[in-house]
Amino acid sequence: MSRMGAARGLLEAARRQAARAQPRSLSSGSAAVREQQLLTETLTEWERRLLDRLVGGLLGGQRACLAEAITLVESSVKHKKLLAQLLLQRVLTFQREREGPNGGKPLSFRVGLSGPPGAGKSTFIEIFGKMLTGKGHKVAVLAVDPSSQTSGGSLLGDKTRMTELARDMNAYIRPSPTLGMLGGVTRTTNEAIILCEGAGYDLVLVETVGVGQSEFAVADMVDMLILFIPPAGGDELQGIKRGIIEMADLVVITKADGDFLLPAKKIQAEYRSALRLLRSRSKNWQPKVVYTEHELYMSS
Ligand SMILES: Nc1nc2c(ncn2[C@@H]2O[C@H](COP(=O)(O)OP(=O)(O)OP(=O)(O)O)[C@@H](O)[C@H]2O)c(=O)[nH]1
Repeated sequence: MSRMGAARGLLEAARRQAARAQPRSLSSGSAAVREQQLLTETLTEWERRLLDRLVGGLLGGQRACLAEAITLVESSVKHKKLLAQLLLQRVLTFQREREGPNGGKPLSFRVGLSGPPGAGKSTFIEIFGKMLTGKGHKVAVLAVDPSSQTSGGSLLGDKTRMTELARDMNAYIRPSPTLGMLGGVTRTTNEAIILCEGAGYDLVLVETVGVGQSEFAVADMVDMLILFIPPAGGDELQGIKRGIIEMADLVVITKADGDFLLPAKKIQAEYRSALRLLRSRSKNWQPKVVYTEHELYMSS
């Protein structure tokens, strides 16, 4: 299957997966609203103005405000945490109103993309993201890299690899620094997703590097999980945690071009048989195994 073919399959999968319920809110109900009012009263005038500016700008789709808001939710400073909590509550309240006419169903779709370093995730996201913005979608990419403790994320790497998408006004790319903590993946990534949705991004792509438990945390936050497997290097199934294969809705064997085509087809067959042995998690969707190639590397 070509890369564009895989992308079309993904959209089809997206429609089928729409029924899958995922936790999307922090807390709700009138008690939360009352708590929100009480907490707002404790803010200084300056903080209140900052909150109003961020909420207004973010809901208006301003990327600078979205970036500032994500930085705020990532902060571990105590008074900023309070501001972040209020910001999230206001964004969620607004989202619920927006979802009302849609029968309360989410207006966005979340896709997790996991795989070992160098599997081809960024290359895929660049092409897939451009295809989506070309169809009128707004695409947010959150890059979670729990391995990069000192650099605080893969911002530079991802921005330089996704050059076209980074320039696209309907796309937003942001690292989600987790400082090597699983709890960090869960909290800040989930909150960053909510903020992106509040800013009007209807497709949120969460990229994780497959170095451990982070994929499991991300799998719980998204509507669909794609596992990227490169064709090079021995018995692939041995190296990948069985658990994450069970979570995957789509397995993409990458780089199925040139000399990699035959190994990619072999791995595709292996994954197909492995998935056949697993019980399907959804009535609406049977996990698929596809392969992608890149025209740059294909022999003519
Ligand atoms: N032959 C071939 N190479 C590809 C393909 N897709 C990506 N690559 C190359 O594989 C390398 C890694 O690709 P990336 O997209 O950066 O991989 P990644 O999974 O995002 O890597 P990390 O961010 O390190 O986890 C790059 O040199 C790409 O040019 C493909 O379809 N075919």
